[in-house]
Amino acid sequence: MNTPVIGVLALQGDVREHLIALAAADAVARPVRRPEELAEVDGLVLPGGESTTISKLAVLFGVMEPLRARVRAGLPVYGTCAGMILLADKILDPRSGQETIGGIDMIVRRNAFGRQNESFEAAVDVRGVTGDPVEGVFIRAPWVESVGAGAEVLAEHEGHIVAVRQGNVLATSFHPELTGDHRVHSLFVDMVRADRTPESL
Ligand SMILES: NC(=O)CC[C@H](N)C(=O)O
Repeated sequence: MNTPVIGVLALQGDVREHLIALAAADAVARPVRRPEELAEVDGLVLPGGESTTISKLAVLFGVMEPLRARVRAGLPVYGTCAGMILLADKILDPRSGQETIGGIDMIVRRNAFGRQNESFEAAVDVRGVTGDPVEGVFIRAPWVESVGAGAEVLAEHEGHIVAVRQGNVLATSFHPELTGDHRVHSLFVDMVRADRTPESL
């Protein structure tokens, strides 16, 4: 099977770590900043970083509307942390000027697990990832307050939702790209492959 091309939105955040993780999970990975670059990928990762900054830069680079349109049209997307916030249909506590791309019928609370000095790691069982629990790295992480009927909860930590999937859109509060364990990225690459079948076989 030919290799899917997966972009990483490269406006701000931990872009490089995702490029490395995607390559390790057998995708061709490339940074995406412009609408023309977005048009060429089979899937997209929204990295961790600062969600308000990413949203403002996406508007500035003219890529916000094209992003919304492609996600609505079914582009497979995976967001970690700030990326999860960008994929929420609703943010509980948005900063001024903060917009989302949307894609998952969920409400997120930013910085829900505390500020930077309250960052932590925890073992997380993720549905669809076989073997040992994933090492969840939480950095000023959001959690999901609630999901709508179409969204599937894939993981919880201490009673809070930390991984969700709705159709082709996947989001985690934590950062698998920082751990060297590429199983969550492999899950996403499989979603992208499934989306490309059968026309591109
Ligand atoms: N590690 C992260 O991506 C932090 C997300 C950040 N707290 C935000 O609101 O965007």
